[in-house]
Amino acid sequence: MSTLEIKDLHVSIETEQGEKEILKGVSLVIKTGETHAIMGPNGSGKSTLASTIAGHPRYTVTSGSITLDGEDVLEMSVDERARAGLFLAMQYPVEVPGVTMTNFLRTAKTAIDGEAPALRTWTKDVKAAMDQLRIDADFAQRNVNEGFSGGEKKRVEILQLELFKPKFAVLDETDSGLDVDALKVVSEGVNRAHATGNMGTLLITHYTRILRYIKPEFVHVFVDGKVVEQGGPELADRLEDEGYDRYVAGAGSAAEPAAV
Ligand SMILES: Nc1ncnc2c1ncn2[C@@H]1O[C@H](COP(=O)(O)OP(=O)(O)OP(=O)(O)O)[C@@H](O)[C@H]1O
Repeated sequence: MSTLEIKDLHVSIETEQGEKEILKGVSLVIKTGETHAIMGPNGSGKSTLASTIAGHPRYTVTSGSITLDGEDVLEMSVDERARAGLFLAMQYPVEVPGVTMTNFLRTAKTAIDGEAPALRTWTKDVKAAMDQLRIDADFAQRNVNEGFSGGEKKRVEILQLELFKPKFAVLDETDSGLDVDALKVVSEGVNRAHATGNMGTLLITHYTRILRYIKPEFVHVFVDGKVVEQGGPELADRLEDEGYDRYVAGAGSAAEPAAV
């Protein structure tokens, strides 16, 4: 079993007005086999946490730590993080012109595993995973994400997740822009990866919609760069009913004058 541990993480970004602290002491422990959901209102820092785990250069860790089985993730390059078993599906996947999906998948798999996958089984695995995610065979020869619809990009991300077999997956707004059928197909892909028992998932979302299909054991509510409450799946249900007002200082009182 592996453990991803985030301890008292503080993260800032450079803005034109100077340094701005976005994460203000986040602590989380995720083990393989577990699914954790991070929920919170717009701007609470959820994507910042995902980008920091991924090693995006815009975000500066001012204190705290991220470790994977005790190894310092913050010391690792982006490539090293992938090789260590971290997978990040971003809110806005990038296009890679001139690189076909087939080449990209095989090159990335080789880089992550440190050896090329055996061609015959690999081709079969890719085809089977594409079929299950209902990705048309034509996509294999298309350039990565170029001209893909929002939903197609998300399916392709989950395709990578299934083929790369990471220890930990961070899924940022994987539900955004998906119709109900696509949401089901994508969720099933995540669940298949999960069923191996060898992956831990950190699922970042605004809505409980995806949580009908992917069941988290742990739910963390994020507000203003901090975890303000933690619980089980029942917490997600409560958020669906009540929203985030109870956590946002002054949300109720601010609304009153406007309503008068
Ligand atoms: N480059 C930047 N310059 C200025 N502010 C930034 C920058 N990047 C992030 N922020 C601010 O940091 C805060 C947290 O943003 P983040 O995207 O992490 O929130 P989020 O919880 O993922 O939001 P959403 O649910 O809307 O995607 C926001 O107030 C955002 O405006």
